[in-house]
Amino acid sequence: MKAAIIVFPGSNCDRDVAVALEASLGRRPLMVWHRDTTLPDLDLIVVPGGFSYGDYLRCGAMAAQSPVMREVKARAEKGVRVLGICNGFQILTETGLLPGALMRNRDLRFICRDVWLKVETERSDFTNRYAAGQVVRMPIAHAEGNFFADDATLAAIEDQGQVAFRYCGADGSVDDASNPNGARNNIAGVFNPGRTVLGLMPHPERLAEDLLGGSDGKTMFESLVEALS
Ligand SMILES: NC(=O)CC[C@H](N)C(=O)O
Repeated sequence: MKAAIIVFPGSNCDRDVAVALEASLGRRPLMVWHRDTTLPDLDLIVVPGGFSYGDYLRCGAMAAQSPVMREVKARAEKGVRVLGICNGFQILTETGLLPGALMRNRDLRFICRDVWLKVETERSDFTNRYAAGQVVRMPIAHAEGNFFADDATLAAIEDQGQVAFRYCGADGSVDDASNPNGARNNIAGVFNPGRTVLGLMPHPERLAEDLLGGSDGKTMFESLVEALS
């Protein structure tokens, strides 16, 4: 699997995801600066978390217009797998590769804590090592993670099986009490219709080895390596 990580001014999870990917892949991914306009042959592009361009305008809005994203979009349209984590998810919705938008959290505060997530499907290159219905733990750290889509878009997302993860309780219950940021239908992560692009607010790279307190996130990188190697 040939993987690259896009680096924007203000990215702060680029090296964390590089470490997590390397642990599963056995090879260092390529780091690509936002000004680059060409990409080598790739199987996976990661758009990492952070505060690209200082979160000016709104999270992800400026990064979506950066030179490299034109090429990322072109590759995604050719079927190259794209993973957007947190700010990366925001960038992918701003770019139009994923539906919906990420709004300010319901209580207007930055939230940094572990959450429980329900895996909606194992049928994707990002989730094949999980089981559908499995409850996993990952950290969130965001101010704008409140997933919104209008009624028609939300219905399409649900009908086409585009929900990847939902916020839930430790027992798997999906309700308001287990929704940290007000996301519609407790959505924490969505696919494009072909399930070749995934965006999620939680950070799999931050719980990707036991030394960090858990390894539920590592399963995503192992899924990708299994699918794309
Ligand atoms: N950890 C992140 O990627 C944070 C994303 C964004 N800066 C926010 O606060 O919502």
